[in-house]
Amino acid sequence: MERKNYPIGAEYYTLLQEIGHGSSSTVFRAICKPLLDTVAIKVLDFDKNDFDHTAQEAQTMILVDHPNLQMAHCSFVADHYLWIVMPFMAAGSCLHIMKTAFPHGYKEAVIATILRGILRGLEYMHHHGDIHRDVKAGNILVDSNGAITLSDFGVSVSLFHAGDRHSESSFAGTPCWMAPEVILEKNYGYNFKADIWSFGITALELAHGHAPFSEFPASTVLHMTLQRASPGLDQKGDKKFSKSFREMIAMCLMKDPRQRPSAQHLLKHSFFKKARSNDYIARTILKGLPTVGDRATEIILRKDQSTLNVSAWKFNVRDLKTRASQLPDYEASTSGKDQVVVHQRERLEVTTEIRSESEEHNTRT
Ligand SMILES: Nc1ncnc2c1ncn2[C@@H]1O[C@H](COP(=O)(O)OP(=O)(O)OP(=O)(O)O)[C@@H](O)[C@H]1O
Repeated sequence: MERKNYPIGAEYYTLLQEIGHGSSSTVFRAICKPLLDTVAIKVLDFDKNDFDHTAQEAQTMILVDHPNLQMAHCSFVADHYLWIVMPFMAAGSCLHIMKTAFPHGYKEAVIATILRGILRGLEYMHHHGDIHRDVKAGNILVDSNGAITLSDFGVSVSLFHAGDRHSESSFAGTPCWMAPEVILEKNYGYNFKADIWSFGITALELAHGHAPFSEFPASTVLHMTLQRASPGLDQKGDKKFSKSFREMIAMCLMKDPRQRPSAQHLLKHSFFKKARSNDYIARTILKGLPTVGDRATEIILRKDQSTLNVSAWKFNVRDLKTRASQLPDYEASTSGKDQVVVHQRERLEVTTEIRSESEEHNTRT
């Protein structure tokens, strides 16, 4: 597809409306005046973001060339801000749509269609040596025709390029979607299989309307991910889902990353035979939906950030791990198969932590 030349400079754009808010940015619907084109502009404050990270995110978005990865038209610096100009995904994120119209999750054919798109995007990224590291419904965007893209490369890393964000920031992502080996940061190294775990959690998120353990505070989620059996489609209401969906999720949520399939392999799973066209998404989930701008305005007016909270947790693993590592016998290891064994002393610490965080949580709510 031929790319248009989008002008560089804030003066060529008019910001119309805030449509999204992340932990590190604000996203606006805007008009590119010379091209008379509606775009989305992600504005990142250099005072609040690391310069290298933000520049890298913009560069990744400009370079990606896959229909299921969110590309950027251009980026530039204006005052203290980095502006990333992107195609406008009029329906917003799958999380927003779900919270607005499908609070208990989507039906299976919709999920298969969304996930197949994301898996194709991941296959492309992994093939090029990139790991996304923040796969979740809040980072899946939908346009008015039902096209699906994986967005937000803010914490993605390249396995090939030296001096990138890999070494510097191994802890990345959002707690509920974070793979056990990422939390442990040991045993297996840290590779593209972490995206497959997050992909499996995203499948559960789309099925239930929320990610597993999302009702708990961040550090509790971390420990539950390590200590409990992998989540799956096994609740009462899950009977409506097929065996192939159940199996596909179970494959993604193997605690040992070596046992998880690659994106390429997973695409061949029978579950994805249920996937339909973009048009199906447009007809099924977008019909009658308020625009992303109206939904964002409503959230802002209600001052209700609940649709963003869990997804936006950027939890401080480093602090948590530092605290845990100060214990004399802090040690976590895998049993070789699916089980992560966490030593007794840490369990005690976790219990105390869960208790105090739950109390804090209850006071807040
Ligand atoms: N191209 C786009 N078109 C329409 N809406 C968008 C677009 N890009 C982002 N958004 C909206 O803005 C929200 C925030 O964007 P994004 O996730 O990129 O920000 P972030 O600051 O990196 O968030 P995070 O908290 O995940 O780090 C998205 O969830 C989505 O609702």
